[in-house]
Amino acid sequence: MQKLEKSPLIVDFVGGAVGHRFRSGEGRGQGLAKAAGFSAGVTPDIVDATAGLGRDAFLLASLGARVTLIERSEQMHALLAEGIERAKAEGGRYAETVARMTLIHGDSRELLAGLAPQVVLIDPMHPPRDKTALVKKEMRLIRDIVGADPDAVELMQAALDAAQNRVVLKWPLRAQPMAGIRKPSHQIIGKSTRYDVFVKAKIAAPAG
Ligand SMILES: C[S@@+](CC[C@H](N)C(=O)[O-])C[C@H]1O[C@@H](n2cnc3c(N)ncnc32)[C@H](O)[C@@H]1O
Repeated sequence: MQKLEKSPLIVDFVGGAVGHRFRSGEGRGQGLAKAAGFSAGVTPDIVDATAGLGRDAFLLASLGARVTLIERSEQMHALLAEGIERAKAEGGRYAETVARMTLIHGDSRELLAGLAPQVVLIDPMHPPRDKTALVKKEMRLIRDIVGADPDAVELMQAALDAAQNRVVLKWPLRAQPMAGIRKPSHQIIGKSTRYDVFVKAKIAAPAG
């Protein structure tokens, strides 16, 4: 088995930026939630196929979605598992939120077809873009562990095949659309990021 090296990276859903965003109660109107298909009466089931530090997954779960997180790096997966345990131990809304999250270790290109997800979120490693020193340092630390994601096109293709309703690609604001895949149905533009949304079918509201 590969030896896990100690990393200064930590998955922290309770303190720091994620906890702050959580407590501030930003709701379903934010870009990621809209891109993932949340709307009045609709809370999608989501597979986050590039879990990373689990920030996007935690945010989506905090809005009520069931989220399956897939991470292929053994080290990142271990950090995520620790972060989830800490949030569980914190109790209250933190524990409630991570109770909606299921973490899987593996390669999404192989696992997605078997999960038949409503919505797939893809956020591959891309060139550094954010100016804040913290994000830069954090991205560098992640990059040290996982490298680049040269197979992101293959992953997108697997997601487009497997998703029942939609695929969301988180992508740098000014980057060209990902080459080699179909055009997005629409885009949601954020401050430094945009979401390219590939709609396959409307997400039905639950009956009753
Ligand atoms: C930019 S990070 C994602 C950050 C994440 N959205 C967050 O909110 O913290 C990309 C992550 O996706 C993982 N990844 C890339 N391709 C993958 C694949 N095919 N299967 C599983 N994980 C993958 C990488 O190991 C890396 O940890």
